[in-house]
Amino acid sequence: MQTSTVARNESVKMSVRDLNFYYGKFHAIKNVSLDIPEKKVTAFIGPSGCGKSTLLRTFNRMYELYPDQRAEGQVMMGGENMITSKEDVSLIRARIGMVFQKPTPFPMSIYDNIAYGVKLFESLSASDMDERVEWALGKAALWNEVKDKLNQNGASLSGGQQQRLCIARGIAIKPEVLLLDEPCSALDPLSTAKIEELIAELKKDYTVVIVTHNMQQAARCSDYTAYMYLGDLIEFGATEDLFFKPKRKETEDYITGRFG
Ligand SMILES: Nc1ncnc2c1ncn2[C@@H]1O[C@H](COP(=O)(O)OP(=O)(O)OP(=O)(O)O)[C@@H](O)[C@H]1O
Repeated sequence: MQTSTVARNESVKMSVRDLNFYYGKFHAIKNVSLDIPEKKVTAFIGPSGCGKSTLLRTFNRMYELYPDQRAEGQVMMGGENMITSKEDVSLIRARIGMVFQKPTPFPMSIYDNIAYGVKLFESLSASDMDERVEWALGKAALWNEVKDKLNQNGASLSGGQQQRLCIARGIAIKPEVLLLDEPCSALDPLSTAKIEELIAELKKDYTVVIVTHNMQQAARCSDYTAYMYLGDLIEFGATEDLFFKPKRKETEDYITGRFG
């Protein structure tokens, strides 16, 4: 099913058109078209296996690490198709950052977890780097908890703190878009609430796309929601409309719990 969608009255950050994705012969994303609005939170929801993570991973070419996976179509950003762009893929991933389901701090100090990525793209003086590290940890609402132990290993933090460290690491290189792949699924409710608050803050500066299993989380955190099923984009729209006035019966059945 092809659903071409345009966000109303919003600047569009990323324009996805006729996107298809294949794992070998398996067609996992089918002709998806949607606009990702700028400086808003867009959530991808749908039952397990519907292609939410796959769609997210196409945006910054995560699939390129695997030889039998391929994408066709357009993910347009700044006039360029991210799928076919000749730009170094690490630069694409610097523009379109990603945070994974399980917190994945690097095996190094809290400070270096942030500085490591920054060093790949910018040569900052020591004091500017200190400032950047503090800025990123502050944005990720972690600074107050770690400012006295920046030399400790990132793995010494709690799961929720580790995930905020990963978000800080992502924003330290000042991406344009931040992709969050079920960022709370390994976290307790308190840490989840902190990350949700953080997402609301992040959209002031960044375009955020989040995959979530949790419909309440999508309803709480996102401005726009895309409902997917078996690789098709079934419905996309303002979160309130999708949850309270869904246009398609399939969406209504899913959000009311009659299905999935
Ligand atoms: N590495 C892979 N090789 C082959 N098929 C895959 C691979 N990864 C995912 N798939 C298949 O692609 C489809 C979409 O998977 P994907 O992980 O994107 O779904 P999802 O909606 O994110 O699911 P979940 O909510 O369970 O994480 C599924 O049918 C899945 O089995």
